[in-house]
Amino acid sequence: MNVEITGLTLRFGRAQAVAGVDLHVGVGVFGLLGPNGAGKTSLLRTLATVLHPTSGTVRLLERDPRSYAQRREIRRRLGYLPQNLGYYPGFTVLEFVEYFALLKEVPAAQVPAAVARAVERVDLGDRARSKLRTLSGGMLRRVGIAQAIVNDPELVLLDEPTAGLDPEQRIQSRELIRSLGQTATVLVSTHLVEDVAAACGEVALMDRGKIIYRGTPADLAARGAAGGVGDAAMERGYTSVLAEARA
Ligand SMILES: Nc1ncnc2c1ncn2[C@@H]1O[C@H](COP(=O)(O)OP(=O)(O)OP(=O)(O)O)[C@@H](O)[C@H]1O
Repeated sequence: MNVEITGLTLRFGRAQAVAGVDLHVGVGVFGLLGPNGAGKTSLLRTLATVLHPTSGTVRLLERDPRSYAQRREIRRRLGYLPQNLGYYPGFTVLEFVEYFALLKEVPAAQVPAAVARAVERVDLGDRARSKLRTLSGGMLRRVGIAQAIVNDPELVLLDEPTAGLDPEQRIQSRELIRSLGQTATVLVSTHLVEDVAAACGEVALMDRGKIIYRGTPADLAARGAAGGVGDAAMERGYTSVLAEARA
């Protein structure tokens, strides 16, 4: 199992962002759904080793992120697209993705090919030499995905990867996510239920820091038959599971 979490809690002062999560995930695409403030980003940041759990145990890629040496090894093998990715506006797409390749300690001789491949995979080959300040919001999101995958990661954490993408690009990004999921564990946080239906083999629904549902997208959609609210089956499943958990 690439992700093994037991009894995870995460507090920010009095706020409990994650309130006791157990999660074991292997290779494939795993969707994280849930309302604003449910704790999805906090969970992903913990998996990215940028937040330390308040309590509970986390094992990633068979390693313990509390140990410096093992954390470093996890970070080499990890790809993370944060919700808000900071960037240097004067960098070109290639320079930016190369910078992450170096941070992730991709061997120097492999960097140019790895960068070119990542940029091609997000369909930005024709903007490779453009400065980031000249790109659209959707293009910047794709640059963010490129930096996440430049090291061929075994664990990929994507926080709202398709936010701001046009329909064509969303379809392409879902294809990319599915292809990453053939060899890696890919966790995707999203508000777009169509993305989950199209790209994820499994899905979890979070609410108030807890995982209240885990199953296949088809199972979640089927849960809507009993009377959730929404236009699509998956939306009805989502609202029905939430209402049940809150009753
Ligand atoms: N750095 C922080 N300091 C204080 N509280 C925080 C911090 N980060 C998150 N929180 C709180 O933790 C809870 C979970 O937030 P989180 O961002 O993980 O939710 P989310 O499910 O990703 O939401 P969204 O869908 O809006 O992105 C919220 O109540 C939020 O206010």
